[in-house]
Amino acid sequence: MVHDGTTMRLAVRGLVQEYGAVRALDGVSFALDEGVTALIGANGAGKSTLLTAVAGGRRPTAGTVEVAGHDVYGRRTRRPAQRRVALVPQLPRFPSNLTAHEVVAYLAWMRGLPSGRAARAADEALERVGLEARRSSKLGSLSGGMLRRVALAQALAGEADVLLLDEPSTGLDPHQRRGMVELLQTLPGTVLISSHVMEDVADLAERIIALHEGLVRFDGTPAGLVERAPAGTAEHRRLEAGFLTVCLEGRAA
Ligand SMILES: Nc1ncnc2c1ncn2[C@@H]1O[C@H](COP(=O)(O)OP(=O)(O)OP(=O)(O)O)[C@@H](O)[C@H]1O
Repeated sequence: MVHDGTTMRLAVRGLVQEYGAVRALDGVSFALDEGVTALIGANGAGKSTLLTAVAGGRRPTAGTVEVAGHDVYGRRTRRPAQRRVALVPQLPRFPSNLTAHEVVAYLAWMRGLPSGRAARAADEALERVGLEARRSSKLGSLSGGMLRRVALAQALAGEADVLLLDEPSTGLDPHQRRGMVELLQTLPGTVLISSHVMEDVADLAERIIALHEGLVRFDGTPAGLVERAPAGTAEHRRLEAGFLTVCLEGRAA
């Protein structure tokens, strides 16, 4: 379906990001409404750059990002846009002496919720990510997998419409990874998840955007990507093989 992005929760148009001589994004456009989309790509494809630009973290060299119709980099629209989008970074960093509840409530308050509501939203979000028993634990005492959950709770408590998750299962053991995928399957709204793990993508996403060298090489369903795998590819490798094919083929139509 062709969509101009005007009524979508997230609309990215012609995004270019240069770091000196490196063109990390080379004109990326897509629009998302509700549902889970996986953003896949090799190391250096531009995934983190794209998520950061969408979250308002770095003004792109060119192009626009709109969240619920608000320009993320517009002078007047920046605040309402940024309230509606939350990024869960690959390696969340927290002050080790604060508790899980404190950091989640604080961010919700920073995002504009009154303090009482922020505190309640933090409790609900911590329960949602399965950390209610650790709400008063100092962050320095939590495992890496738990810290990822705290970061996700922060994003949920802020009541954002668009959730961006940068490689949420990287570095987790198989048990934690399974738990994370199950949790991600329950997320509301518009969710964009970058991942290298094809198994997670297959379990989670109804749509896949494949980036390669700063360009969108595929935008469609997992079944559509599987179809691009060469004939005879083993069943469990078809998504990955389809991805490799679209990367080699060049610019998407
Ligand atoms: N702050 C920066 N300064 C200079 N170059 C950067 C910066 N951040 C990213 N790059 C470059 O931009 C390109 C895209 O990087 P990015 O981190 O967005 O890719 P990625 O797809 O997220 O990679 P990975 O899967 O390894 O996390 C790479 O060539 C990278 O070296």
